[in-house]
Amino acid sequence: MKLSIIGSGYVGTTVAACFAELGHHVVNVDIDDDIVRALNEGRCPIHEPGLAELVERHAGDRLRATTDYDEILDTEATFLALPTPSNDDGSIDLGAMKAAATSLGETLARKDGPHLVVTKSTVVPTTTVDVIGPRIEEASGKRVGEGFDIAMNPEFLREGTAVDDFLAPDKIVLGAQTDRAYEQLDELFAPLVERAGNPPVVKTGISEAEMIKYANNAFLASKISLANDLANICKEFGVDSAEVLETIGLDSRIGSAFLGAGLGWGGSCFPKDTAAIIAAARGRGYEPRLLQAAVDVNDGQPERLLDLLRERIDLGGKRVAVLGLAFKPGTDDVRTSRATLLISSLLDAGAGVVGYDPVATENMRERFPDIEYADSAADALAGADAALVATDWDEFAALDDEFDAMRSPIVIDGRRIVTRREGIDYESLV
Ligand SMILES: NC(=O)C1=CN([C@@H]2O[C@H](COP(=O)(O)OP(=O)(O)OC[C@H]3O[C@@H](n4cnc5c(N)ncnc54)[C@H](O)[C@@H]3O)[C@@H](O)[C@H]2O)C=CC1
Ligand SMILES: O=C(O)[C@H]1O[C@H](OP(=O)(O)OP(=O)(O)OC[C@H]2O[C@@H](n3ccc(=O)[nH]c3=O)[C@H](O)[C@@H]2O)[C@H](O)[C@@H](O)[C@@H]1O
Repeated sequence: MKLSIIGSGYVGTTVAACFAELGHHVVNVDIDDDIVRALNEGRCPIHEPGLAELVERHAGDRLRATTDYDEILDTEATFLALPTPSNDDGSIDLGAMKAAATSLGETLARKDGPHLVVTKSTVVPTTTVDVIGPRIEEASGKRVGEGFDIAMNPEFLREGTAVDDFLAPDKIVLGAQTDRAYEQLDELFAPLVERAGNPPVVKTGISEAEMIKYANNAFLASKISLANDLANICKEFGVDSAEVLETIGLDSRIGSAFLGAGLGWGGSCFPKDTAAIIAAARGRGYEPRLLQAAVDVNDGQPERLLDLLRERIDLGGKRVAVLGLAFKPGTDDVRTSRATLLISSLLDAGAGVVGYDPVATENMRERFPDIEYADSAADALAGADAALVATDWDEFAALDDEFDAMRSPIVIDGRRIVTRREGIDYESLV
């Protein structure tokens, strides 16, 4: 099939390259010239394992990029993979979605024949039907269900494993309203279903598909927060939280995934998606108390880490190494990473910060241009008064003699990744 994908960030680029790998012809539409140029030159605009190979393999052939919405006219379906960030009150900001829907509608006004529009972005229930569809109708002069169809296909990939997650999904969720839309979605996803060994394909309503995405993320985020709450209790009793959490994970009703206790969840999705669904629920008059508690526990973890440091040193004028800047290992994404919160608090307290990350330094430099960045963990530790571990990159597990070069070897580990050793004042958050 010929597809277009509006938005070529973490999701849009991954989905485009994977659909190309599956045999479809894909054009990515983005407003960012640099991204478009990179893709057309066969370069991957983001760090994502396995993605560069796919982009290189298909660029110029089954994968193209453009800033010109007119190229959508030659495609049968368009995915919307645009950002849906938070407003100040946590509610979802649909600015990019609305702008793209209007541009898409203006383009579709000139198309002969039907078109399928699929929301890939995470949006609160009823958005596709009540906001996206009507915008396209207004700009195109066509009617939903007649001139074009709308659908919702939530994405469950994780950054750092995006390609593998997309190509081997646990489930595929297809929300639509018309038989014609379901048929097109079936055709579109058939190569993926075959390659992935027939995962469950859930055909549902559009608003149900939207809610499934929030429920999925809310559950996983809450599971981590519950693990953190339990780990914090363990710490009060001097009980080994890893032992406890690993063991409860053996109960098949609980499962071991997402029980990793520590600094909590960051990234571009769990924080914004929990905030968005809480705000949306409040908007309808329901107070989601458990989800709010999950957010509160999460917000408290960085402060607990800093308290452990403050118990040891007065932060003013001290040099603190922050190991790990990405919101999780395997990605260069620093959006809402725990490190950003730690760095802000350290700077507020008058400390000097030297950050290190294997791949995320340049992205963090945009956020904090004035702190120091080291080229290795060893360089960050040299002369530091203390170190905070914010991301569980594997290489931090192997650190050993590097701690000897610290001015005072205080290591507070937010991810329980560093191996406790002689000669360092080590404490794990959990
Ligand atoms: N990052 C992730 O791991 C996942 C994200 N999602 C959801 O997918 C959506 C997209 O997320 P990301 O890919 O992370 O966002 P992103 O910020 O990485 O990429 C969005 C892209 O859209 C482009 N864009 C903005 N306005 C545009 C317009 N009017 N026309 C064309 N392009 C435009 C931007 O230039 C950017 O390249 C969000 O709703 C997010 O919640 C869902 C699952 C996983
Ligand atoms: O909607 C999204 O964007 C995506 O959000 C998450 O994916 P992602 O944010 O890329 O990464 P995760 O692996 O889920 O990690 C999120 C955060 O939780 C933290 N985490 C994860 C697992 C764990 O056990 N403990 C823990 O603290 C990570 O360090 C990270 O900060 C979901 O896992 C994806 O299914 C979803 O598609």
